Amino acid sequence: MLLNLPDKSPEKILEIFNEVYTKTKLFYLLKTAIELGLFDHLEEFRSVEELAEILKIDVVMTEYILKVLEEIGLIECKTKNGKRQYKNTEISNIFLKEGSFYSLRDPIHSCFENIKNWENLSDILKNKKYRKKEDINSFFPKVIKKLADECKCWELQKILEYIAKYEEFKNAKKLLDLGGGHGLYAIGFTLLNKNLKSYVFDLPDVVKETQKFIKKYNAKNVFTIAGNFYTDDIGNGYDIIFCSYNPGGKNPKIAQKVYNALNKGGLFINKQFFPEKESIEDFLDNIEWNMFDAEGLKKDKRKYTFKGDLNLEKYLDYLKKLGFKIIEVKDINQILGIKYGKAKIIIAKKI
Ligand SMILES: C[S@@+](CC[C@H](N)C(=O)[O-])C[C@H]1O[C@@H](n2cnc3c(N)ncnc32)[C@H](O)[C@@H]1O
Repeated sequence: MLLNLPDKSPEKILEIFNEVYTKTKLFYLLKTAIELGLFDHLEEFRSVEELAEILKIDVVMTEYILKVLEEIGLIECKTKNGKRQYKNTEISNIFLKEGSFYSLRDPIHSCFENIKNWENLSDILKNKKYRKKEDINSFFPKVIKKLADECKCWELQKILEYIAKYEEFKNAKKLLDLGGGHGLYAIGFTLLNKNLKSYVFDLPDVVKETQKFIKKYNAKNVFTIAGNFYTDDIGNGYDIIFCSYNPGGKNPKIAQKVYNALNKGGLFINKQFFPEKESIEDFLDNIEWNMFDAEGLKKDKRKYTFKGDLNLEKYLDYLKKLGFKIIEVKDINQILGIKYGKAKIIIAKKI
């Protein structure tokens, strides 16, 4: 037996495990670096010893941590008097430093929270009681803070700039941001069109948070409407209705409400995740999506999908049937100019 080779070599198995183990180590290294505040101390060049002293951490492992961070482009290195010194690269200064306007630390921190569920995957799989239970009134106020931090780092500005080119937007007087959450889109729209009044429609506990953002950005023409878009009136007389990543964005009943609330000639701008061909990342995200229950949300089995949602083709057909003319359907990556996600933006005109 000992001298017999197995029918297949172990190469594939070892490759899979080595690859994921290396990535997992990297994940925990980054988690630790962020939690220690390492990037907050590397605005200027520092030696390994200096940094280890400041953070009160092991100098030998610090040296290797810095080498790893240099390899992945988060810090850079120079040699002074024969000694290596490190400092943040520009992207780390912008996105990883505490206090930066574009800090992504809170959104990244949510990965550190979510990874705990993966450590308990077998319990979650076997027993529903381990699944996190939320309700929409506690869940969304947390979600929108993370989304505000994320979108203001690129997506928000790019989307606003893209929509601002439309004549309908330039002439608009009244805009609804349906499920607008933080309201940063609504706020941004009023900065681009001084004659515009924006209304953020969202759940009562969420609009309390929206109002904080309105105050923070000193927005004058942005107002909130508290309600549930499935059951409540969303108002009317809008020139633009904007929808971004909200659970009603693929739902025909909400599309009908939007149609009724828009003025003739008005635009429905809908940015949503429309799952098409799924990859391994999507399958993993779908597992994570199924790890929690949220009372008040009729979740479907695929991430960011809800019971009653239509796929892109059926949704577009439905909009046409309602009386919309589809002006464009664009992959969000094309607008953002970076590889970002699988969302599409639909621009439809009420004719
Ligand atoms: C994923 S967040 C998107 C927030 C923001 N539009 C953006 O793109 O960053 C979904 C938003 O829809 C809101 N929402 C969910 N269900 C809702 C409902 N039934 N009525 C009103 N708003 C709802 C949430 O409170 C949340 O603000």
